[in-house]
Order: sequence, then structure tokens, then C-alpha cells
Amino acid sequence: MSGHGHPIPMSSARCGPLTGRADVPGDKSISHRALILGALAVGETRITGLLEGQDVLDTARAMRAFGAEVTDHGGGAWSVHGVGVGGFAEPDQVIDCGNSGTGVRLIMGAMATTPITATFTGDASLNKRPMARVTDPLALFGAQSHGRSGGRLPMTIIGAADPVPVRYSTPMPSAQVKSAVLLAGLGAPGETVVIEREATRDHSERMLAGFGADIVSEESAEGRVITLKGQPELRAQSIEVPRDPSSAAFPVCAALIVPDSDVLIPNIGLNPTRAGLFTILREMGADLLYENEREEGGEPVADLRARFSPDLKGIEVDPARAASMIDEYPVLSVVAAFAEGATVMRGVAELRVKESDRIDAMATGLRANGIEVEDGPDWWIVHGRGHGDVPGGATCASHLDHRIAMSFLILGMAANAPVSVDDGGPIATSFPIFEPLMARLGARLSRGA
Ligand SMILES: O=C(O)C1=C[C@@H](OP(=O)(O)O)[C@@H](O)[C@H](O)C1
Ligand SMILES: C=C(OP(=O)(O)O)C(=O)O
Repeated sequence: MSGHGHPIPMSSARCGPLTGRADVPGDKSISHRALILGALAVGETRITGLLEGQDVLDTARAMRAFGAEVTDHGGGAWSVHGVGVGGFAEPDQVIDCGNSGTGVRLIMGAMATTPITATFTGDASLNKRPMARVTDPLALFGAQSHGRSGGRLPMTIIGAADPVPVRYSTPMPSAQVKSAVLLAGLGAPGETVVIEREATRDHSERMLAGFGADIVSEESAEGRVITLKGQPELRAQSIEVPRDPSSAAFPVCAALIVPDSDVLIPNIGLNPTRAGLFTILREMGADLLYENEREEGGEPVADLRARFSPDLKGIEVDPARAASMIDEYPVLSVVAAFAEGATVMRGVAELRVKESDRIDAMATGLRANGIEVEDGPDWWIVHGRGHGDVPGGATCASHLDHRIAMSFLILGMAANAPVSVDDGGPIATSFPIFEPLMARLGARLSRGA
């Protein structure tokens, strides 16, 4: 797999209209949480629509290592026989979370208040990412961690034998940190409180409530205050995973920039903590409609219809929206290249600590393809060239980052010359059917240098 297998060079060439229906896979964030909470519940949790991308498969394997029975019934249907809160067994192998920040950080939280020891590792990308943001609050519960310098993986966590509850303000907007603290709070007596200044994706809170935990979110002058009562008995659930808005972003953005396209992307989760990209695209002048808006399994859902939008305008993206579209900035920067004027993105320092430094990876690749980009520590500006004037023609490094690889392949669909990536392998972490799905719509993707 990505980071372990051979690189898969891929290219994308200008194509005719993209048309038809794009059924994107299940939501990655919700899939991780369904497996982890299923493993912490009593009884059998049934999941449909699970994302079978490598990140989630690595979490499924990890849950088995902690003692849960995880079964793949085929076609996205899975079941998890949980061990109950506090019931995790000590794994006898190192837990390899592959490329997944969400996987490793949430699982560290989930085991940190059980008196067991586990060692975590990942691929070359994950082993560079900061873990102190999770181990600092886990230490407050009484857990110990021993990792490489700078708080990097591989890392051993020794769960607290006698955990205490915690009140913690997250220092950066991060749903992974929030979720790690909440999952650790399950194993501590009393109330664990997480305070976040900017609201991040709330799938953990919604799903914990669904599993029967006593959890309350309140808005206050400090921000959002989430209070969880520890040591509940979580009851197994049936979970239907909605389709992933972060994956939908790719066919949506491709349809906006490829002339005469008209693509329907059904059943997309539009939780407001996730849907920022679609709001911004509409503000830029995108022909993007929400059809058949409804609620499914406690999450807002709609069918997206995206059509070629020849008059996109650059925009100043409201930094208050950053958390609700944090994974979508790379593909937004591609759309920005086809807009008239500058698109300004501020307050996005977090982009520098994802699977890659996403500001640097995109800025470097966009410049190589003839697009002017300025960047600083927590901001970047893409100077759009307008439709029909994006040169393309370069090979970009994907840095073991699925979203970087997919973004540059989208660029190639509307640029004047083909665009290549050195390695499309990481795409399988979140969107394993990206290639056939985009090809069916009419994209011209090929493999090989
Ligand atoms: O909680 C989650 O499922 C995620 C949170 C975000 O990360 P941060 O918490 O680091 O912002 C996001 O980038 C990631 O893709 C998924
Ligand atoms: C940042 C991402 O994932 P993770 O942090 O789970 O590796 C992502 O999918 O864009």
C-alpha cells in the first residue's frame, strides 16, 4: 500500500464533458468512528456503506488487535462485536495505522484510559506528523507516552490504570484531538469536558450520543463546550455511513472546470461542520445545486448537481470556514486556478501538518503548471488565470498524500497540457474507486510515467 508499495505514476489529460452519476464511497471520518465505537460497545454493531479505503481497513485491523470481532460481510456491510468501555485487550503486535492521522489519534485516545500498553506506527507520512497534540491531553488522564523526538511515531502508549477526568481546551482546531480526548473520557470516572474555540466536525459527538453516551454540547463565550459522562455502557447500533463530502469534492470540482459538464453526485453528507467547500464554490459563482435535501441517520444529506461554470470569480475565503473545509483546500486551489482573480486562503496553518505540507505541495505543483501562487506560514493566494488559460504540462509530487494526488489529476482534466503525479497509490487510502469513477464520467486518466 501507499508508502510501502511501488509508486504508481498517473496522468490526466484534457477531456470532453464529464457527465452522468458519481456514486462516491462512504465517509472516512464516520467510518473510523463507527468501527472504534462499535469496538467499545456491548453487542453487535452493524455498519453499511463503510468506506473500504486503506485508512479505514487499518482501523478495522487495529480494532481486532484490541480484541473486538470485526467481520466484513461484503459490499460495505460490516459488523463489530464490541468488548465494552474499558474492555480493550493488550495487542500482541505493533499497531500500524498506515497513512491515517484520524486512525492513530482516535485509537490512542480510545485505549489511553485502559491499563494496557500499545505501540503505534505508520507509513513515512504518518511518522512525520505531530502526536503531542494528542499525547499532551492524554497525559492529563494519567496515560504515558514514549515516542521519537518531537512527539513522532513509532510511539508506545501506556494506558492509565487509575484515570481521572479532564477539562481540556484544544489549542488548535482539530476534530482528531477533540475526539481523542472524548474517547479517553469514556474510560475515566466523572465528567470530561472539551472546549473548542472553533467548531470542528462533530461526528464523534453525534455518534457517541447515538451509542447512548451522556454527552452535551453547548455554545459559550469560550466556544463550544462538550461534556461527556465517563464509564457509560455503550449499546451496539446500526449505522448507515453517508457518502463522503470530501470525496464528492473531486467530481464536483472537475465538473465545474471541464466545459459542458453536468454531473450528479447523490447522497452526500452535508453536515455543516463539513460542507464549507460547497458554500465557497457557490460564492465563487459555481453552478452547484443541492437537490432532494433530507435527513438520514441524524446527518443532513442532499444530491449534488455540478455543472460547468465558465465565470468563476476568485474569493477571499472566510477563515471562520476553515475547519468545515480543511481537507478541501487542495482541490479548491485547483478551481481557483480557473477563476478570474485571486483566491485568498488565510488561517490555515493546519494544512502544513496533514499527510503532507499541503500548502507547499500544492503551491509547488501549481507553479510548475504555470499558475502564480504566493504563500506564508498560515496563508496562501492562488492567482486565477480564468477558464481556458491554465497551462498544465508538469509532473507533481504527491508526497504520500491522496488529496494532493487527486487534486493535480483534476487540474489535468481542464489544463491545456496533461498533468502527471509521481504516485497515485495514496488515493486508495480514502477514495479507492476514484480512477474508474472519474473515467466513467469521461475523464482521461492513465497510469505510467
Ligand atoms: O476527525 C477527523 O475525522 C478528521 C479531522 C481533520 O483532521 P484534524 O483534526 O487534524 O484537523 C481532517 O483533516 C481529517 O481528514 C479527518
Ligand atoms: C487529513 C486527512 O486525513 P488523516 O488526518 O486522517 O490522515 C485527510 O483525509 O485529508
